[in-house]
Amino acid sequence: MQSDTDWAVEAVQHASSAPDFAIQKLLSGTHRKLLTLVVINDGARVLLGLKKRGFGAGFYNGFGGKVDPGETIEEAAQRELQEEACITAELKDAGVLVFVFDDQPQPWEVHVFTASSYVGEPAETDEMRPQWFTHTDVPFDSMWADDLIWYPYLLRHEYFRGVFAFRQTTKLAWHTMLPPSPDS
Ligand SMILES: Nc1ncnc2c1[nH]c(=O)n2[C@H]1C[C@H](O)[C@@H](COP(=O)(O)OP(=O)(O)OP(=O)(O)O)O1
Repeated sequence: MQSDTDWAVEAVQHASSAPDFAIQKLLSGTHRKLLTLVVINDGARVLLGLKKRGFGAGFYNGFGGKVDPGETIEEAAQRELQEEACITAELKDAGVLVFVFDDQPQPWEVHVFTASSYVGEPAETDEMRPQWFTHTDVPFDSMWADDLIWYPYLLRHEYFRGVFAFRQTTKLAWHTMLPPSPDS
């Protein structure tokens, strides 16, 4: 799978309320940092992990990280799921999130996957402490601010694409959600 998010550029160009930094950074064509995120969803509960160190420490999130050189996005998602939660799963594309920051030059492109089942037993690792949450009890107060916006799509099994502008790395300043592309 290749990264293909020109829709994000169009989305900020057509949104009159998009912050200038988001428009400029997405239009500049700067190479995007590719990341993955996997949320196991058994139909009633999601498996999240409490991030123990590094970027986003203290937040609950799915399992994922940066795509390494030479890896496909799905290979990276599988590797991070194994490294962070000690499981493997048949992954399904769930959506794409583009993050643009006023204080970082490079936009991020996060490819989100779900799986309804998995192989192995979720276990705590150096990076994450896995925990199940029912769909009605997802701990949004202890998650990234954008999660509250796109989790409903994920829980409805509805493919999503979103662009999120952050100030000072973590403060959500603006967002837009787009309809699925015709081929998704
Ligand atoms: N805003 C927001 N919402 C939801 N999810 C995320 C964000 N920002 C994020 O970074 N993420 C996700 C995307 C990734 O799954 C992780 C961050 O990956 P990170 O731990 O930095 O990547 P690793 O490759 O594991 O890093 P190292 O620890 O190996 O350096 O959070």
